[in-house]
Amino acid sequence: MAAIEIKNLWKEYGQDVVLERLNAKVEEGEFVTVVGASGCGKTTFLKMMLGTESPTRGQLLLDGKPIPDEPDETRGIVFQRYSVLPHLTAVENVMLAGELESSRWLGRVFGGKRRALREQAEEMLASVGLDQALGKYPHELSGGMQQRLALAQALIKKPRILLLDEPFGALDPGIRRDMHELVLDLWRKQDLTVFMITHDLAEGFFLGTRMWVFDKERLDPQTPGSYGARITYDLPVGNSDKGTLQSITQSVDSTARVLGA
Ligand SMILES: Nc1ncnc2c1ncn2[C@@H]1O[C@H](COP(=O)(O)OP(=O)(O)OP(=O)(O)O)[C@@H](O)[C@H]1O
Repeated sequence: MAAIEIKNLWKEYGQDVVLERLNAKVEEGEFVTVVGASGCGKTTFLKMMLGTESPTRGQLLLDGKPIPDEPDETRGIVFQRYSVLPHLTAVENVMLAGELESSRWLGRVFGGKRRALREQAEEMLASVGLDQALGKYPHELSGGMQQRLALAQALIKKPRILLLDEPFGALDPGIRRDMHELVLDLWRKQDLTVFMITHDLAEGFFLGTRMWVFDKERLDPQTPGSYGARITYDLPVGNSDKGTLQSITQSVDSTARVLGA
C-alpha cells in the first residue's frame, strides 16, 4: 500500500474551484517537488496534507486512513517566512514546538521531561547546523539561520512527512545551495517523505525524486476560478530532457499570465 493516496481530490472555495480530480500515490521516502503558477493551489494542497484545510470532495489517505484533520506529530511544516516567538531563544523555540506536542493541555513540560526535551532540541539544532546559536534570539539570526531554526522546529516531533512551502524562496543563491544540501541530508537521515513547493523549476528538478506540476488544463480567462488545477505532469526527476522542462515552463507561464491578470 502506498503511504499516501490521493483519490479524486477536489478543493473549492464557494464558486471557485482551486483543485480538481487529483489522483496520485506516494511511497514512503519519496521527495516530491511541486511547481505551478502562483495561485493555482499548491499551498492549498499542502494545507490539506497538514490538516488545516479539508478536501471538498475525494480522499487524502495516509496508510489507507483519512489523513488526520488537524496538525499532529506525523507532519511538520516550514513556510517561506516562518513565525517564531521573538522573545524566545532558538533552543526555547524548538522546545516549545516539542512541548506543545507532548503536553497538549498545559503546553508545558517539567522536571526530567523538560531536561530530556532540552537535550532533544539541542540535538535537533545541531543537526541543522545551529549548535553555536542555541541561546540566540530570532532577530540575531540571518535568513538562512532562521530557516534552519524553522526546520528544527518542524522536525522536533520526528514527523514522517515534511511539508515545505517555498522554504528557501527568500534566501540568496549561495545560502540556498547550503540549504539544499541540508534538506537532502535530513531527508536521507531521517527517512522523511517530503513535499516541497518551489517557484524555481531547477530547484524542483535538482532536489526531488519526483516532480508534480499543478496547472489548469481548462482555463477560462474571464472566470479563471471555473476550473481547478490538476497534476499535469508527474515526472521522475533526473531523467527528464530539456524539451520537457521547456514545455512545462511555457504552460506554467501562460497560466500565470491569466491568473495574474
Ligand atoms: N481560505 C481561502 N478562502 C478563499 N479562497 C482561498 C483561500 N485560500 C486560498 N484561496 C484561493 O485559492 C487559490 C489558490 O491559492 P494557493 O495559495 O493555494 O495558491 P498557490 O499555488 O500556493 O500560490 P502561490 O504560489 O502564490 O503561493 C487562490 O485563488 C486563493 O485566492
